[in-house]
Amino acid sequence: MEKSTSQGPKRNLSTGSIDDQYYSSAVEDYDINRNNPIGYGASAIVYSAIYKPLNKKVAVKMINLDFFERNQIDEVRRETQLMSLSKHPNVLRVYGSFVNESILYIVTPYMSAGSCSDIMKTSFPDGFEEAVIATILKQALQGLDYLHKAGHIHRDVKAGNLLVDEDGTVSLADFGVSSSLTENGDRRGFRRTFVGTPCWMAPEVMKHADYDYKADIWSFGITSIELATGNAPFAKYSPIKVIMVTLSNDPPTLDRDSTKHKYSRVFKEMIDQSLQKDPSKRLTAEKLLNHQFFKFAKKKDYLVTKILQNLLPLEQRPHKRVQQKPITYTKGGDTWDFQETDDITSNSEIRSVTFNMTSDTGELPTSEEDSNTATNVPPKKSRFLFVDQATIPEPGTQLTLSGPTTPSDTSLTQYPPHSPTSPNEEQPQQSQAIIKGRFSVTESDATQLEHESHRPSLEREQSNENLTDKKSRFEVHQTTTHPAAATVNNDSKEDAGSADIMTTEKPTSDEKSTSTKKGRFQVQTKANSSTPSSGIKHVELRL
Ligand SMILES: Nc1ncnc2c1ncn2[C@@H]1O[C@H](COP(=O)(O)OP(=O)(O)OP(=O)(O)O)[C@@H](O)[C@H]1O
Repeated sequence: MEKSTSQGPKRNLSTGSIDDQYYSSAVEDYDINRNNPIGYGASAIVYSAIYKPLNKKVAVKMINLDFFERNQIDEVRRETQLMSLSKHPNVLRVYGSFVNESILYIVTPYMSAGSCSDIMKTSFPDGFEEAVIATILKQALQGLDYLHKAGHIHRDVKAGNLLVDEDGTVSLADFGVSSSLTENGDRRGFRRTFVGTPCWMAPEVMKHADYDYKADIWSFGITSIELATGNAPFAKYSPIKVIMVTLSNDPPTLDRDSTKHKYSRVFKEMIDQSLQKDPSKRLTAEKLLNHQFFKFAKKKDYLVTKILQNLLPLEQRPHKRVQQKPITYTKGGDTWDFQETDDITSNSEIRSVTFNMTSDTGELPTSEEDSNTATNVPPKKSRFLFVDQATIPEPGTQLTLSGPTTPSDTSLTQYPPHSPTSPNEEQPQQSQAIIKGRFSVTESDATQLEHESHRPSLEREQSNENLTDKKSRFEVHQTTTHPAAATVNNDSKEDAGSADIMTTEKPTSDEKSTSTKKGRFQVQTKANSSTPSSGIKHVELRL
């Protein structure tokens, strides 16, 4: 990555193909079509442009570096260099990259059909037919095989990163960049952020276990389902729910009875082999390429006749700026943060909900572990049992909190009533339906505190109208039967007692399922000293 210079580039007199030409680091050399973006990523806007010295159409991805940390930018520099060295027909070339006035420009070939996700959204909302999928996936797998053999993990395989050119070539895009750009904080691996949804994320990545190139094979399997149905499994769920379901349920599979197109058993089998929860059971890209399914793959011009012919030009397609959710894993804190933001490129308000998974075994952490991680985790935490409301009866009306009147897809209820002397006594009542873990919530804004005479309750609702697709609300009710610390920070002690919490995430419009997360905690509330009953600076829920 070079610093932009208006002096003009030093021209490379290489006699190689046009793609091997030197691409300038002077922004003036690019006639960028800023009126018509061709795509939005979580942290980038992509435009078409004419590279004037060669009169060649290219794509320019622009990323505002003001929102990233120094070490992230260094990482991008490294990754972009790596990408520019990757030369394989199915891995998107990077012609060059440079920084100009805090904007990182990444210049790549213009892939005139856009991404597979884009093609599906505009023309094939229910997915592609099988031979088309085989033709796309075979090329993608060849690109992955190349990267893996070169020792790289792509880390972001999804239909949105499979770009298609006018001749039917499919290239893996975004190798390394999005993950490195969003890698937050310490480069030694203490903190890792993903932007987007975790739908494509392998379970071992979610569990922050060591992972390797096999994580890409899981994502590849998810992408296969995406190409067959138009969406990744669980695409409508909130990030926290995607993680819950992925870790607790059997791997997703292709439901051949519910798809618009007819798919073979062989296709389903290939998907199932990619979506093994145990990475060692997943095939390598090389072995997967020998799978019978890829015998259905055709030459790349098959894509031209089957899917590219009547596509609107990229610039004329409606492109929505997607609301993406940065998800951060903090090593040591065993924490995933899910942040919601309405516009990543502006300094928008960010709300975060942090979901703490327990150890790989799914066991509840000990109190000691909790105190060890307390410094790393956001202010609220509690243990919970995730249960499905249909399988675990509610323990009693006391714990079935009257809460939000809006329908909910997920709620968190403390259960059973708190008993601080035996913090580990809660056990799954029906083992298979339960995931154990800890739950953390971070709120940085003021929340509403309500006091009732015998049963103080705290209710807070995210009401930022900018957060269009997900809202959450939770309440804490204190009971008087068990001791706990509930402190208002104006130096006056409030009633002690155990607390019940219910978090409700407002569902996306067409999501109806319900699940409940249960746990126990003590509650400590710290209120704004001047207005103790109306403004809470933060709330701590501790074991
Ligand atoms: N070289 C390209 N040619 C044509 N279209 C492109 C090109 N690069 C990106 N796009 C379009 O722009 C969209 C956004 O690309 P970008 O790589 O920024 O984001 P993403 O991969 O979808 O998201 P994220 O960065 O969150 O992984 C792509 O989905 C694709 O439709």
